[in-house]
Amino acid sequence: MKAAIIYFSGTGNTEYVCKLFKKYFEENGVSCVLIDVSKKKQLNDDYDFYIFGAPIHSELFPKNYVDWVKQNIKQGDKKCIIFSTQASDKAAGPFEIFNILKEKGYKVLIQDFISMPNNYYVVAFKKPTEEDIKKAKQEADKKVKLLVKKFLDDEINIVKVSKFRFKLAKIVYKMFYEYSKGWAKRNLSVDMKLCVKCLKCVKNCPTKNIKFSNDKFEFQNKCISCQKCLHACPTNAYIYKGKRIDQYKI
Ligand SMILES: Cc1cc2nc3c(=O)[nH]c(=O)nc-3n(C[C@H](O)[C@H](O)[C@H](O)COP(=O)(O)O)c2cc1C
Repeated sequence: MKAAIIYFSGTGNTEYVCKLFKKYFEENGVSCVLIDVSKKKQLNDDYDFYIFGAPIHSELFPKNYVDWVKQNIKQGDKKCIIFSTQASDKAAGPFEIFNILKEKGYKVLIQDFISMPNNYYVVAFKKPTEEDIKKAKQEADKKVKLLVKKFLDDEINIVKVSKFRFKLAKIVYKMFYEYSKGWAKRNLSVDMKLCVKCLKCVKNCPTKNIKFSNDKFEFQNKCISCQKCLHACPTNAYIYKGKRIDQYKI
């Protein structure tokens, strides 16, 4: 059996959980391919089942992820798993993908939430401590192991949020999405004394929001606030509101 783990990850939390799914499925003889939607344009269909995972941004999955799933997942009747990573215990995001997949004919066996450290601390709340990160990783490991077992036993595990929460989340996300577009432009700059021009930020931005020309960085109006550029910079050259940041490393 062969599965595709289709994901997006801004700062590595979701990718970490995807690797746990890969590890536990492979221990059970299922080979898994990790597919990062910000790098892969198309999907071939030769997988037995799918695992969908993304971070929560303002209660929902990022729009780029939802759009990718809508466009690239063809009609079918395969089994799947949907999970989100978020700082709290639940969010409305997986429900949106659940509806899209259901319409396409898929059977969602597992829909669940994996709590991971908050990667948005540059803007809101505190930076997670080493201990918080260690604990979250241990809990995620236990949960993923259990979810893989349930899936292989054909057990249904759908953890829902209310329809009201989802409807409200859609309204709030719309506002967040508009606000987010200019987030990098308004708040970020790059310290050119530290920048080594590796252009990792330019190449890895999921919306191609960062341009580099004439020795200068320019941010467009397509930011989704995923935090990838500032935390993945190898020399920590990114500046938020005029200040250096303490980078997130999982
Ligand atoms: C823009 C933004 C909005 C977020 N909104 C929420 C939220 O509404 N609820 C929540 O629990 N966590 C929220 N988070 C935290 C992330 O969902 C969490 O840290 C996630 O595991 C990050 O995954 P990643 O490293 O794969 O990007 C938010 C993070 C960002 C960057």
